[in-house]
Amino acid sequence: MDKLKMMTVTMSDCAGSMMSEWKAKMDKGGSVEIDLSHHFEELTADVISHTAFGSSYEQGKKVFLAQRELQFLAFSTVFNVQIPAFRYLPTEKNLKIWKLDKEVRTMLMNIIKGRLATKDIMGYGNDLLGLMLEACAPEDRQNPLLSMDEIIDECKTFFFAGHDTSSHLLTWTMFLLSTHPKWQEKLREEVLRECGNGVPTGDMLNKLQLVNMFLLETLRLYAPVSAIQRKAGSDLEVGGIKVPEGTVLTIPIATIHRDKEVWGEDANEFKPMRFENGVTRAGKHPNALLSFSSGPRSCIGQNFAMIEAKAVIAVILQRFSFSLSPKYVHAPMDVITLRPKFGLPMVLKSLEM
Ligand code: HEM
Repeated sequence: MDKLKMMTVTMSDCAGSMMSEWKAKMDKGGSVEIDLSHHFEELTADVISHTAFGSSYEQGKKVFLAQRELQFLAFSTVFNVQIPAFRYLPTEKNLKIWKLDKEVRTMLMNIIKGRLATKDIMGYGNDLLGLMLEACAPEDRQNPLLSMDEIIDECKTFFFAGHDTSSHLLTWTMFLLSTHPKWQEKLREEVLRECGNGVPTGDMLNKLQLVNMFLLETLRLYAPVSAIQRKAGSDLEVGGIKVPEGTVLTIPIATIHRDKEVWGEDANEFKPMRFENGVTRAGKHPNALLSFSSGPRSCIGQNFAMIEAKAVIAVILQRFSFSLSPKYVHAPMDVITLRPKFGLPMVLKSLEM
């Protein structure tokens, strides 16, 4: 948690740079229209490249763009009939996937090699990659716990898992704040009370209870990951249905999150106060909120994601009021993660005199 608090400074710095960009675009009346979903994708890629790789945004951005293209390509075949041998055939799509994958691996390998080359002077680094290298490549180099390929795979997971999901959480939070202006006011009051006008610290962010509830309700109604899968490790029974070992089960998070039996008659309504007594008491089951999954393979980045979201939302509320642009079209689209198909155009107005 201490390391996370230190990372809050990086998060706030990245958010601060984005705000300066917005300010620079404002007209004479102090307002500007911006597609927030696009800006948040850049912001969270920026945050994860600094906190995970400590690398410059330019290096990280290249990995991010190639990785995003890979994600779209991979998802485009998900609903096709799956014939195992197909992924080994040199089809046009597979050739593109292989080329992109090679590019991502080479870029990540260069970042890692750079880190290893300077480790005697600068150490492995105080970021997620540095911590991983330190843990996995001991001094004697005889028995590293992870191979280069495995470290690259872990980096890819961090990059993918750590920026897309977080950017969609920010996007849907801003959507709900703009469509619930009274909540926007309440949250701004809380932020100004706990953080003032300065850069919010980790301790200040931990005091933002209303912001926390608002984020949890956003995660319920617009869970960035809308379904996950698990393979049955043995024969079992679920809700009276026999499931043989090896069966792949899909857990429909989005459906469970709007189930009236779990959340009550108001399941489809936006009500952050349902989280007033904590996450485990909000629904009829203590694990009803599944946005970060549950159990041993649940999200390891959930505290990171929540503090990042609080830092960014707090900085925005301190400086801007905002309302949805008339151009906005409500079309949530599920491409591995849930995003607004046509972006989130928002009109922002500076609160500074
Ligand atoms: C709002 C933001 C986020 C959401 C909604 C989210 C959601 C999830 C979910 C649902 C899983 C389980 C996937 C499965 O079981 O198939 C997961 C796993 C994971 N997440 Fe996140 N995540 C978020 C942010 C992050 C961040 C910021 C990081 C890293 C800094 C991260 C790293 C990971 C990793 C490494 C796993 C795999 C854990 C394992 O397999 O043991 N996530 N996430």
